Amino acid sequence: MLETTIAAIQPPDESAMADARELHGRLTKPAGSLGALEELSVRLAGLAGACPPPLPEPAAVAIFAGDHGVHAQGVTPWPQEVTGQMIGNFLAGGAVVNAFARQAGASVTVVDVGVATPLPAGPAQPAAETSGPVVLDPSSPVVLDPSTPRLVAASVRRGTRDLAVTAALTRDEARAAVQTGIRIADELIDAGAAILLTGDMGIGNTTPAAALIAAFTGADPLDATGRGTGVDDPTYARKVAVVRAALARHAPDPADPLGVLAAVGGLEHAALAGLILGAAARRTPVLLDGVIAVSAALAAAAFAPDAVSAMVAGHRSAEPGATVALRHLGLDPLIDLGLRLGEGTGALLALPVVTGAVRVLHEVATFDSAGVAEK
Ligand SMILES: Cc1cc2ncn([C@H]3O[C@H](COP(=O)(O)O)[C@@H](O)[C@H]3O)c2cc1C
Ligand SMILES: O=C(O)c1cccnc1
Repeated sequence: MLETTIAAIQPPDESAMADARELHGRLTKPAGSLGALEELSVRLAGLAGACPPPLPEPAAVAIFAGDHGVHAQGVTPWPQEVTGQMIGNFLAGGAVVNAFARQAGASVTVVDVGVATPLPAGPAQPAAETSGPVVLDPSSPVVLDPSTPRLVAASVRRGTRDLAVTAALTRDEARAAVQTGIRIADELIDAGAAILLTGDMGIGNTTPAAALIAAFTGADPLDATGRGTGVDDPTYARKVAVVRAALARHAPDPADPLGVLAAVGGLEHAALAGLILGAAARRTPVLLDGVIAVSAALAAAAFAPDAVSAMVAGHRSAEPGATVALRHLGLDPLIDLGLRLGEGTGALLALPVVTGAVRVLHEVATFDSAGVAEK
């Protein structure tokens, strides 16, 4: 499934891109006056193979959640249980991502790919006959409903191993998580989603994100590692040392993305790489959130360089590794607000910018049709 998905990813359609550039030149505005929105709309035309490309509606956020063995190294001050507790919050509609998703009219799908603790049942779930998380019937059709967050149970294992000590995952586990991401992309697109937004939840997950960024870009761990939830100086120093030691121990080969994800990644990072590949294979844009998303995007690009044409960088996370990763991918973020939350929040705030870029090609009059004189 991974191999067939990679094989399905095509380069952008140059003729649709040329059509979009030509159309921009005829619309009632000075050439280039929409700045980065113009190139974005051209890229989306190339991805869709059509000018104008489809409006990115409806939008679907997929939040992949997992825990991390490296938590044992003291790389974050937050207890591991917060990951599972935040899933309850997502399902109850009480997290920042829910507020922004309601604003954007986007549906929220939470995917447990490897949370360590038992999940609380969210009030948005159907009545449970048994205690514990309520799992939607896998055979029931996926409905994109912005008012009801959905939980998908797809745990590969209950948290990764400690990457400071051993490989975080086996290759098979990493593959299973990537394939879950591909499956979620397919399900959301089959249900009608015209754009996917990446989300993450996993206490400690900025440490594997930093390790992935250093492994794929060759950046020094000091430049790839940030303060995550806001760690203090001793914790930050420990975090950089953990990333440096993990790279030295595992010597991950950037030409072997599954091996890199297994050695120093996380289950949500691997699943996000799969979501991106799945979206690219379906010629559907994927709006990237923060540092966890862009670390996964590096893995996706290592699997399939043409996957980059499906990626839109939503925002510039305050995490320094995000900027390192975006530079490596050749992507410019749409907004830069100093966010460092994750969950999909930065991607959701950027969504109206993407919609605006596409709407221009659908709705704006040409000089000719509007009878406006050209210079
Ligand atoms: C209450 C809370 C809500 C969050 N939502 C996203 N994150 C973010 O912070 C975590 C990563 O930071 P670190 O590597 O420093 O632990 C991830 O769970 C990420 O999604 C949260 C973190 C917390 C504490
Ligand atoms: O960039 C992010 O998405 C991020 C930053 C800090 C903590 N969690 C997520």
